[in-house]
Amino acid sequence: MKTVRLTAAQALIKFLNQQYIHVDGQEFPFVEGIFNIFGHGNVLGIGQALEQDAGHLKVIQGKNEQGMAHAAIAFSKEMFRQKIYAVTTSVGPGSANLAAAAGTALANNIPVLFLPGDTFASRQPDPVLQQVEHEHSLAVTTGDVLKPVSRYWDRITRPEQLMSSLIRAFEVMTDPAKAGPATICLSQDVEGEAYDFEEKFFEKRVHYLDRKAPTDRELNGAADLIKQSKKPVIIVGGGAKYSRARDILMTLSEKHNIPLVETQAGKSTVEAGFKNNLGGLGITGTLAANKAARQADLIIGIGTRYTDFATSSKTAFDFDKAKFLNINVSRMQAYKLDAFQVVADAKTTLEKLAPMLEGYVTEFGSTIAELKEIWSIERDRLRKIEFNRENFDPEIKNHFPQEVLNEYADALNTEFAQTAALLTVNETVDPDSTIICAAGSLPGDLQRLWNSEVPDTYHLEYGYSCMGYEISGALGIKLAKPDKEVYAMVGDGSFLMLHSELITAIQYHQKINVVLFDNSGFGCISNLQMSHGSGSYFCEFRTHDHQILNIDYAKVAEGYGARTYRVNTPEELKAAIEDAKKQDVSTLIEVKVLPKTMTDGYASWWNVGVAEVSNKEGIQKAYQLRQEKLKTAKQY
Ligand SMILES: Cc1ncc(C[n+]2csc(CCOP(=O)(O)OP(=O)(O)O)c2C)c(N)n1
Ligand SMILES: O=C1C[C@@H](O)[C@H](O)[C@@H](O)C1=O
Ligand SMILES: [Mg+2]
Repeated sequence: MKTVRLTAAQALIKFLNQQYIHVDGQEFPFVEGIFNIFGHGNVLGIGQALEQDAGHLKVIQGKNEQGMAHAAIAFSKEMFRQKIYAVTTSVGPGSANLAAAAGTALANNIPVLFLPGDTFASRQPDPVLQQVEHEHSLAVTTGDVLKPVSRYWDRITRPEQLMSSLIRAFEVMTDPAKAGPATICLSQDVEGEAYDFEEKFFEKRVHYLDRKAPTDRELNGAADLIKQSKKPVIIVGGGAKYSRARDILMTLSEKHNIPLVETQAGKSTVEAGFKNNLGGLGITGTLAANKAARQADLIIGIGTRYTDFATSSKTAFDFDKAKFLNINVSRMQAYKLDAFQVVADAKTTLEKLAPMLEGYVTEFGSTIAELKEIWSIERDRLRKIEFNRENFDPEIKNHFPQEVLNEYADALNTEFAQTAALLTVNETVDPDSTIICAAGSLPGDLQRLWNSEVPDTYHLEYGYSCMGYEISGALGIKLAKPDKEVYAMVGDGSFLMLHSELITAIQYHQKINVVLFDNSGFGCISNLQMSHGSGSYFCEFRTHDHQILNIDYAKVAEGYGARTYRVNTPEELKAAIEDAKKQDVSTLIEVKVLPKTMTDGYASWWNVGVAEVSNKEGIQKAYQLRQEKLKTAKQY
């Protein structure tokens, strides 16, 4: 047996360089690069190995572990899960900072390799700096917090363990049914320990992302269900996007007159202008999609997890009438809502179904076009909303009286409604730009209003809705699409939570654009509390003496070296975007918007926990309403 003597970290980097993926006849390296923040837990191990020979890996220094991990996740999502970045951190807080990002990757089924440093396997220096030290077990370290948020988790306490561990990690990351974060915690002393690794371990390894075909039983069952239905609706989920099912979806939809409705992850698989695309489904959905879903006697869920947002907490459908047909690579997902299950690749399944549906046409007739037209008129209304200081009726009604809205208009020096601002951005950016968002009120506005005219240009992380993903993720998208513009759509709350990778983007000349919607508060949470009977409690950004905070975010970004703009009218916003397009450096456009001017729900309901007993009539009413609504919801 031929062996090569390497440290564990050197072996790891050598192995990463040899992993390839094979998809639809094409073969390419699976690991693009590695994000790092070095500390004593990794600098002398992985740091040394990378300095000695990084191979083809692009090495990028991050600024916050969660931030760089989010960039890696966004890169992988943007590459349809066919390429990843690895992420190396130090021990203790460095690894703990990965937890929110790991949750993000897991909830969204995104492959990413996390390599946090860990305590000493030898335990000689215990407690090493940043070791938490449990009295009941020395085996428990901070790295354990990543177990519930990893698809695969391991700890390396001897160099040779790395071989079986890495093979498992790559098997998981390259399986579309299981894709998610693989976490390998590396004892910091072991990273530098040498071992005689079998040379064969480092040979080129190809991971095949084959499209799983449906069985005849599954196909016949699915075709029968569709042909028996009068009004089927197709939910386009993230799995449809990853499977690249656009063309066959459009063909089937057009030929059989089946409406398409989208989840956040599935949006932009098919462009907004397609005649049967009714847009977002559920809590943050369009009236058109929600009405179509209610009429449906068959829901064809393609690559969807059926989250509460997609199903309006299981009230979006007429469960007495509707049957479910789920096409999903994951058995777990296919089982949901008592569906007929097709556990297979979306594109392959639809292509095989196509000839079996010859002659079939739904009974939707002209309804789809009518629903689309009504929504288009509503979208236009939302575009034209203008503030006035006497009797303004915002979309989120009866929360703030006119005096408070005027107070915001004065404090932020703006009369801009969020819906008008958002649609101005939609009209002005180049259609092949990618937009990214994750949390706050913007995901709702985007799912309803954003028209993606070029496929695969809408990147929403709404599996975990993790504040801070927007700007970090924009960097990941730019690494995936270097020739296109990317716009991070971010609220002031999300910006404040995490924007460290804006600096990384500037540092590495990876141009991103940040459009910051500043309503001086956690706007959507204020909406949530006030629409359930509470007061406005700790969701506005006010000082101890109740003054509205007016932060100069443009100045913050200017300090980092970004080109910045301050706007509060449609004209200024358009001009800023046009100028931003000409820049080589990253930009930030600060848009001051009025609270309560985002979109409200359309024929949807969200089951949130409401106090069963309280001293407020509004809360008691909200509780009663919830109990009533729950009676109409499917229970599981
Ligand atoms: C990491 C994280 N913490 C908390 C939340 C809960 N949360 C969701 S939206 C939100 C406020 C967002 O405020 P902002 O970004 O200003 O958006 P707005 O709703 O005002 O548009 C909070 C606290 C979250 N989604 N992610
Ligand atoms: O709690 C939340 C409420 C949603 O409206 C928001 O979009 C999401 O970010 C969230 O976490
Ligand atoms: Mg806000």
